[in-house]
Amino acid sequence: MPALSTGSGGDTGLYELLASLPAQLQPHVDSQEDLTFLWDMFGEKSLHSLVKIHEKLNYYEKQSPVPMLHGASALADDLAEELQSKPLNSEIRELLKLLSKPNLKALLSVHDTVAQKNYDPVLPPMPDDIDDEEDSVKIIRLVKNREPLGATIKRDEHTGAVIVARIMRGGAADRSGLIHVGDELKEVNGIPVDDKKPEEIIRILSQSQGAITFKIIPSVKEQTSSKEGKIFMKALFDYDPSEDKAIPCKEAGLPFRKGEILQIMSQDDATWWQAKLEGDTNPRAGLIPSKHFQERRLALRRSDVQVQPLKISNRKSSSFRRSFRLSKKDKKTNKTMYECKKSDQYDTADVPTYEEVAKYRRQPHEKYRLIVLVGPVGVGVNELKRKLLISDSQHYGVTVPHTTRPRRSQESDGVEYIFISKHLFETDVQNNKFIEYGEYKNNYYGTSIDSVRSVLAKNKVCLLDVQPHTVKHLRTLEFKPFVIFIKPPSIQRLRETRKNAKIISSKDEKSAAKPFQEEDFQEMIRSAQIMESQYSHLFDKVIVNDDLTTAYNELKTTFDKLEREAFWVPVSWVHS
Ligand SMILES: Nc1ncnc2c1ncn2[C@@H]1O[C@H](COP(=O)(O)OP(=O)(O)OP(=O)(O)O)[C@@H](O)[C@H]1O
Repeated sequence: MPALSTGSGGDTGLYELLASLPAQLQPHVDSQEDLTFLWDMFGEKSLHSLVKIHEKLNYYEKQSPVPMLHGASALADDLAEELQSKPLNSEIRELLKLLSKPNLKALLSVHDTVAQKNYDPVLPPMPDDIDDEEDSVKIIRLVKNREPLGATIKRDEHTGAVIVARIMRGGAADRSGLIHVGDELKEVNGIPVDDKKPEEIIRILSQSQGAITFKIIPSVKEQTSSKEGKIFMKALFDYDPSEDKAIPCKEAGLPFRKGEILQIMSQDDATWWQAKLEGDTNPRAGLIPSKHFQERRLALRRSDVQVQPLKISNRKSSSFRRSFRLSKKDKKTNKTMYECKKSDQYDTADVPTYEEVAKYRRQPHEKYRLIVLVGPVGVGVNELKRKLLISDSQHYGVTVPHTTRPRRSQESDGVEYIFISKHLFETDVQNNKFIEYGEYKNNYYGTSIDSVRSVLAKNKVCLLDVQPHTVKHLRTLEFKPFVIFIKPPSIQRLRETRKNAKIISSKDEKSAAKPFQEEDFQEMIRSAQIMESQYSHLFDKVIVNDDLTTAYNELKTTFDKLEREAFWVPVSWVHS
């Protein structure tokens, strides 16, 4: 900041400096709101008067007047006493009269105080009959510009008193440090508020500019959480306070979008938390619904609307089909398709609201994070996996699926598939050893949790494609999955880019790869929309597979970042 000009010097230097400050600070102030605050503050009359007093005192201090004596009052008393014993002439009588006048006595007393530099106020003695129950009253004077006060009030149901219900973190009231939750409001600018409705008081407050005086009875205790400002939540839903009928003050609400990170500034109120968007420099927090409150009202809303669970049958709809077919040696296994047992329903019990998160960056000695790819059938998940494997087979790996079908002559156990008996497969299902499994032509197929572990144990990045409802089971401290949604482009772009591409048609019992039909594109887009609407809160990244090379490069860039940068993950993955 450049040195501030101190004006033409002399006695008025400070006063001039004050007047010129807003203009000089203007280039360094970004928001109009801050600038208005500066203008108002430096233009405040009481501040100017204070500065004038300061300058006068400064002037006399420079003169350094030395008091002749420190006890003028006592001297006056002694003099009066002595004069009483003298013969009284008219002059002595006049002097005695003067010395007994209360204003002269007060003047001499002030003189002594200044001469002795004894400025501490003399407190009256404590009365003996003090009432312990009596409330002490605090008078607070705040200078307020157009910024809201950052406090809400309510009437106490039992006592009828008007009390401060909430102080917005970082707001004007909070920054003053003088008003606290639970304080009882008695007067605003000398107007008693006992008989006023909270709305009337709010009107008085919003109409006041400049200095505003409160008379309050301080609350007994005010607790501040030690965790304040250290909790971060990922928003799993969009929130617009202007459309929220329940919020106590719409203006105090903080809008946010799904996926944004919120810094929780206060959880004192069970229904309304205070939060800031992570990285936002504005110190003022806004109101957001608490996790508990949001879950409760969403659950209520859901029970109102009859949710129709999606009935998914592989034979009819290709939407959620996901094959276990990327066994690297065997392209023919592409034909392996079956109904996935776990895909017939989706969770209606989960109500996504917030997830507590913390920053995490993989350390070189740690296993790679599991890469989970999700997307509608035919969008190109396997194509992208194939390209990654070809690019660096030492770095990337895929799981080997289990099957109960007989091994063919050209196949080796543990390469194309891990061949096991039906009995063993069923036991493993019972023991929750599979991430996903299904049945096709009387044989079971499945991806086991151990097959993921074995790829990671080789210090490879494991690429796993699953149906989206499976993702939540994979979200563990062990796998720390990074979930990427591969999204189709517009139907027009699908027609243009997939002219020579082939899909394994789910409607064809023979499951042969066929050129894409118009209905395949429509189905792809429809199922992508359903996936997004139900599961987008679980996606860490969305990549649109329009041009294949571009999508592939974006995937690679994402992986590079994953190695270099810290990412928000569920807090339990960091502090275990
Ligand atoms: N961006 C793209 N541009 C053109 N063709 C593409 C693109 N992405 C994928 N394809 C082609 O689309 C077809 C289907 O892709 P792929 O088999 O990878 O889909 P998938 O999502 O794995 O489907 P499934 O769920 O059936 O396994 C393949 O022929 C593939 O080469």
